[in-house]
Amino acid sequence: MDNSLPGAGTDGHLPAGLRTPLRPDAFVKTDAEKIAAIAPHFAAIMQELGLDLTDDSLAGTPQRVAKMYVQEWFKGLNPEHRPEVKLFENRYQYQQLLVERDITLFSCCEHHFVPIVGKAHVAYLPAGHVVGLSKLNRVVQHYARRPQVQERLTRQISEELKQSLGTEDVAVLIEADHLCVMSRGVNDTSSSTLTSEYSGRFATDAALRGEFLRQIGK
Ligand SMILES: Nc1nc2c(ncn2[C@@H]2O[C@H](COP(=O)(O)OP(=O)(O)OP(=O)(O)O)[C@@H](O)[C@H]2O)c(=O)[nH]1
Ligand SMILES: [Zn+2]
Repeated sequence: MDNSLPGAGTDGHLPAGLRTPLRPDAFVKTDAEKIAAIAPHFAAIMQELGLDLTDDSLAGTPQRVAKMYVQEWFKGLNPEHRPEVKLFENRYQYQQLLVERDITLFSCCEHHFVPIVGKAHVAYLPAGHVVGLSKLNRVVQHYARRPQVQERLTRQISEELKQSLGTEDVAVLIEADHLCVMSRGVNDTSSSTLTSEYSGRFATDAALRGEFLRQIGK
């Protein structure tokens, strides 16, 4: 793995602008070492807030949060977790739109470190191969499980699908609620954010795009 490029360890296969910004030494420590290093930092935050870490309900929180960050919320930073996208030969010659809609999406706002919750819809036009359906969900989850902005997340999923499916004909649409908008700051609980990326025939064929949007109920 060439760690000399920013983000290359995780996203070396993506164009530079689409890589999650990472330090060159991002993968020197093991997950266990990262958890051990993060926990005291979170304990320091709690202490500064005035919380009593000897309370039996709070005592384990620094370790819990560190574990949650490394093994759950930010699992997708680790290149070892990049899903293998399994393809099958398209013997049945299915050449129409395939839509995987309403994929559960949990991510984390990289500006405030609070959740982004929503749904992703992805589609492609099969050529020589079809993809194992669950791999579409796995690709979404892999890129969601990082500190993110929705625009980069949308484009990372699109780029990964184009590369793994071997086709430009890919559409991605994400609709999500940002807790940083809902629960603080502007405190708007009714707005949501939609982002999309249309490539190949989805970019040039308005009828195809319309069919995709109709199938996801837009
Ligand atoms: N483009 C984009 N912006 C985001 C995303 N998630 C959060 N933001 C925004 O990032 C911005 C950060 O702005 P700042 O002014 O630095 O932060 P802030 O003072 O907390 O801003 P407010 O949320 O307006 O209170 C806010 O406008 C957020 O709504 C995202 O996925 N994409
Ligand atoms: Zn935010």
